[in-house]
Amino acid sequence: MTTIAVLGAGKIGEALLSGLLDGGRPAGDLLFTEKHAKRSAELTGRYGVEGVSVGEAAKRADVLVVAVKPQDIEPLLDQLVGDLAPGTLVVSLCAGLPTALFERRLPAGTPVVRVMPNTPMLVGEAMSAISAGRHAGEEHLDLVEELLGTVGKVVRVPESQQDAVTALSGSGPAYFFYLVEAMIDAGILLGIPRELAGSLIIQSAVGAATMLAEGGQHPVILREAVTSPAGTTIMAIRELEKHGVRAALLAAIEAARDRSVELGNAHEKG
Ligand SMILES: NC(=O)C1=CN([C@@H]2O[C@H](COP(=O)(O)OP(=O)(O)OC[C@H]3O[C@@H](n4cnc5c(N)ncnc54)[C@H](OP(=O)(O)O)[C@@H]3O)[C@@H](O)[C@H]2O)C=CC1
Ligand SMILES: O=C(O)[C@@H]1CCC=N1
Repeated sequence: MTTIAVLGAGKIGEALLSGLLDGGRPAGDLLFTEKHAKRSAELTGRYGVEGVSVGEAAKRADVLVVAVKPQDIEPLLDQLVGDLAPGTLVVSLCAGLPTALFERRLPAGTPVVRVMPNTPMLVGEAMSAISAGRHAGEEHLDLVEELLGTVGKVVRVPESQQDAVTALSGSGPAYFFYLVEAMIDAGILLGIPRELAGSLIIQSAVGAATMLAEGGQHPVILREAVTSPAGTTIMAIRELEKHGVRAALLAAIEAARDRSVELGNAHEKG
């Protein structure tokens, strides 16, 4: 039995707990830590998982999953360092934070794996990218892969790519939600009731995502199949190009990558 403790059961920490339980992991194999007693009691009520202190999690768990905001990492590491059992695997979900930060602050030789997941973990459809730190071996990557494999897809990437991955798939669901939100507003503009506009757009998104995931065809081919000569779609595409939507996406994702780098650098200097 591998005991897994989620340190910081906020949005992504809770998504992981929920996904692991849905994936068949017994509640007794899981622990979490939260700052506030009310939130902790709520989570225990919802999932039947025990909430403990950071020190207790460090003593009892084989795997510690760090899911606090990058800005909250220093106090968490201070709480962890005295109680960490030798060989405990530390898995960081924190945007921007390099494995070297954990290695510097935790006992010598602590294996660390950096992961960038995303919130579709809640429905078993996460995209997680994992990278080994200096003391993490194949067995640690295998364990993390197995763990996250129950809540979605997992790829291994060099740590040097993690900031870009964060900008693409870590933040990625937000871009799709933003697009859906804007398309629903367009329905309102055209006089369609909000509920109907929502159904039309969400099912179109599900259908398009399924074609992308299962059809094996390039997105350009799929888009061309929708775009009839002198038809409706090409009129919309012309407006998207005119308004620089492609360039906006390139710039947006580059800005997200830069912010991930910046979050890591803040701790390198601090
Ligand atoms: N949300 C997302 O889509 C993704 C997030 N991530 C990463 O996951 C991490 C968490 O993000 P997210 O879930 O959105 O953030 P949240 O703020 O929702 O969750 C963090 C939780 O940790 C709690 N916390 C902070 N410090 C401690 C501590 N010392 N002990 C116990 N609990 C603590 C916070 O409590 P309080 O609020 O009271 O401070 C909060 O409930 C970040 O590093 C982020 O970069 C990665 C991929 C996707
Ligand atoms: O916005 C953020 O910083 C986090 C990391 C990736 C997704 N959410």
